[in-house]
Amino acid sequence: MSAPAVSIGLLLPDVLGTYSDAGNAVVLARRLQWRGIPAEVVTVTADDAPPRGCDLYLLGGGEDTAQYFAARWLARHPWLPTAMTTTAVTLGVCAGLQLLGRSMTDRDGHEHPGLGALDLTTWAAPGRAVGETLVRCRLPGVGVLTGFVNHGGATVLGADVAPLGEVEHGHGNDPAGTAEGAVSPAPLPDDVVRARPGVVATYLHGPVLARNPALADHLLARVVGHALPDLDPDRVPDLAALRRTRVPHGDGRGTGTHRPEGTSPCPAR
Ligand SMILES: NC(=O)CC[C@H](N)C(=O)O
Repeated sequence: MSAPAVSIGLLLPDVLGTYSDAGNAVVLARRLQWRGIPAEVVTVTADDAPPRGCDLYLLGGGEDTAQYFAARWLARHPWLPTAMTTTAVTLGVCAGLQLLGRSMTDRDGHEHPGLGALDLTTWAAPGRAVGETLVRCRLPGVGVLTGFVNHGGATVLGADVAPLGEVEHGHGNDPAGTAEGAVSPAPLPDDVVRARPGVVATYLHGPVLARNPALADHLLARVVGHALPDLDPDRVPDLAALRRTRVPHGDGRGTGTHRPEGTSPCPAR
């Protein structure tokens, strides 16, 4: 009898769909299938009844209005945030990071409740963080993450989460610090592949798992409970060459700019 497929719940791509974050689901499924592990992507739109029991859940980025809608939608299915944090592995990107936190305070000072799945809070920063970003990831074996950020929120982490990594170039959670993203539980156990359930959250788009397959494999290892074998090199693109094109100055200087609010070439709020 064949093993049941790993189910990847892609939540609200119709609402949280900036920068092709839904591509994270494709990356995860393909990297399993290339290793002979069956995988299925379960796409959950705002009109759908969310499925129970996915192994992985994904939330992408979106404008402020979209993310407040998504937070209210998730709150209407309270077992879902519980599953995302107590039985599954969850990846939240940008708006997905913010709404998994405790609260999000908008530019008018109005506080919107988050799901409380991550010990972090977000408020409107004075300017938007926009640009290519490099992050030295704290997760073992993942290395340096690259991604594109565009967000107006600034996030401060509480004691029950750890940063996903430290910014080497570009923008992190908060203009005042170098922390990027969040992981829970914190601290992670030494044997991190046993750390299922768990939440990994980041501001990085790309999609982040297309640009950083080592992060995809970290999430998958936690789902299947063991490290995954290396992929056939013929299957994978030349990542070093891709990184050189995506981190234009190769020396880590990157291209990030901190723009005053309202001047972003592509506002996502
Ligand atoms: N790119 C995003 O997901 C943006 C998240 C959020 N709306 C912000 O601007 O901070």
